[in-house]
Amino acid sequence: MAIVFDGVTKAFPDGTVALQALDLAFEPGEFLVLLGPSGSGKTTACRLLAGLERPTAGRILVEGRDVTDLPPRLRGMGMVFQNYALYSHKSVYENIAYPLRIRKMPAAELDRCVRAMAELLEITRYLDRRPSQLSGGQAQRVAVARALVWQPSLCLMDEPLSNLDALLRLHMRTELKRLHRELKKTFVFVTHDQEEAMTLATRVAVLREGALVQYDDPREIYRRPANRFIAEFIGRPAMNTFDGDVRGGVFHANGFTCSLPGKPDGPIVLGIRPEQIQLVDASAGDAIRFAIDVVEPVEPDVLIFAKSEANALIVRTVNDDRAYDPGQPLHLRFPPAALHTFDAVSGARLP
Ligand SMILES: Nc1ncnc2c1ncn2[C@@H]1O[C@H](COP(=O)(O)OP(=O)(O)OP(=O)(O)O)[C@@H](O)[C@H]1O
Repeated sequence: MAIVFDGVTKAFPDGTVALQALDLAFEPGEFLVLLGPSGSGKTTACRLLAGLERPTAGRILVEGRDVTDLPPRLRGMGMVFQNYALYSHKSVYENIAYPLRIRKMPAAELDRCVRAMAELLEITRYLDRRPSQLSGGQAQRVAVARALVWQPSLCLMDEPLSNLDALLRLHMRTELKRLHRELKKTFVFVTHDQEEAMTLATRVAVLREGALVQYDDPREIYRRPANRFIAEFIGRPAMNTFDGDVRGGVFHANGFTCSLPGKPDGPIVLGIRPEQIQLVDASAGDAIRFAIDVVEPVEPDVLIFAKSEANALIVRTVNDDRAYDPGQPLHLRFPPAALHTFDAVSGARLP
């Protein structure tokens, strides 16, 4: 399904503006992820698309048709929410069959569809159970099966994995990716988990305070964050950022300097990702000196937290057997190609 949010605003009666003139378009077959911190408007965007809320201003187009006034059941979308209420008195089979029964599908075809979807989600052996006899992950799969069994062209999922433990979350993530590939439907997925967004999405829409701040493929968002907020939000650990001044092609922060040719004099924010900082010998001419604070082995990575006067940063190394002692100096190099710069006031990425 091709979807367009055209200047969509949602203000609630208490004056909260949950979405502000959202313009967003995506293509059939995409795995669109709405990503943002709590309260950024992700669920509101999802509910507006589903037809569960009405926009205060703007239009939503599905395949070029204005559906702003169309009720949810006429929009042809499947939905999975965080509290994926299954019908507790029905078997798993009947839960999955329900959307087909209300569409009056003939029995033989219905049985074929339910079993095919159960097979795809690997829940065939639970078809006779009640929801109360399932684990969280199994119940989650039943909810996904129910949302997709009638082959909607678009499936909306609002934080569907948030009730699962970490391992199951990873597993379901892979399942969803496979499901998307096999069904070739459009998926819209809401999450505040940047890792989930980066691994699942064909495109990520990053929301902040009801506004779209970047809309791109995940790799581009990681490599060229549109502003400081996204730079500090995407990546584990996130990008290191430093407030400082450029004077004569050199960046001055409180505690260190770094060559930054080609930037005009004035205040600026410098950014570098933890994995792009190089550890160098003390004798290296342009070494930046920090002191080791805390070291965390997160095999195969090592995270080194270091300090220099008012600044702190994280260095990430891989398969690193060297010993790092707290208090010892750490000599670093910031490769010029790895540097990001942001406007000191607006936070916008600088060219
Ligand atoms: N019915 C409502 N009445 C008033 N304000 C609301 C209502 N629903 C949501 N909001 C507000 O709108 C803003 C956006 O909420 P929304 O649920 O869309 O955010 P979210 O990004 O999905 O957050 P979370 O990740 O916490 O679910 C929030 O400030 C929220 O408090």
